[in-house]
Amino acid sequence: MTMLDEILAVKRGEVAARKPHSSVSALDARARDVSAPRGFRAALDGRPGHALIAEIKKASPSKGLIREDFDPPAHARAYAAGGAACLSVLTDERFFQGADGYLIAARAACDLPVIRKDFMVDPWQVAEARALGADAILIIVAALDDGAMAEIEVAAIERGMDVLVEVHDADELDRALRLRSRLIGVNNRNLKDFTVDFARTYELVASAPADCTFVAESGLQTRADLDAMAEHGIRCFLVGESLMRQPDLKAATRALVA
Ligand SMILES: O=C(O)c1ccccc1NCC(=O)[C@H](O)[C@H](O)COP(=O)(O)O
Repeated sequence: MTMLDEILAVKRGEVAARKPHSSVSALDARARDVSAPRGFRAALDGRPGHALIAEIKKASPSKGLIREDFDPPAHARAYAAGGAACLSVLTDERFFQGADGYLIAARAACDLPVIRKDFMVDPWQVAEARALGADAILIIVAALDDGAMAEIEVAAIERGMDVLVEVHDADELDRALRLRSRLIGVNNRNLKDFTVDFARTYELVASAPADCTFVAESGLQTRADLDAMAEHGIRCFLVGESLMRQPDLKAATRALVA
């Protein structure tokens, strides 16, 4: 069983336990009290130079605790001041020590669009994400069959949210391109053994249609990493751990994108 399989099994159990307590219509009613979706892809596409999705990530299954003085609203403000285009907030509790409240607090602290970084297994979670204020959700192609991906994507589009579709290889990219979203995350990290390989990302992007916005995800640490990606036509980046380990998040963000 891979780490992704383990996470998905736990997530299905959590969703089954939560669903009976909030109907989709109740969640949609709650969503009317949060501000309209901020354009996530538009913020990336509209940003000149390197466009950064800065991640608020307390811990991970591979690294354990990443940041002790964890303060999502302060981190959100620092990322925004440093020049990030968007935020990513991990909400999974069991494996990433995340929380729904972190997303609410981070979004309230700045004007940036926010993706709920979690493991979507059911369209119900999309309604829940919008009720929390999320502007975008993640679809991990390795986690879902084509029917489930399409249902989750439709639930997001109906609510005016963007969808980041995450792939790891050419087969997954083919499946991703059957969806409507053209915002494609290429995960540099192999979720089976956690190794990071940028070369695979370069190959995938080279073979893809021109109307896609690509986001390189995972294992990016330095400005040189981002510049190397840019030489292969990738100008959007999702960075978590390496930023979260820096004492001055504003300066660290600036160093990546300025
Ligand atoms: O971060 C992990 O170890 C991980 C393990 C299993 C599934 C997902 C995982 N990460 C989720 C992410 O997508 C990353 O947080 C994101 O790409 C940022 O990566 P990094 O910059 O390496 O923190």
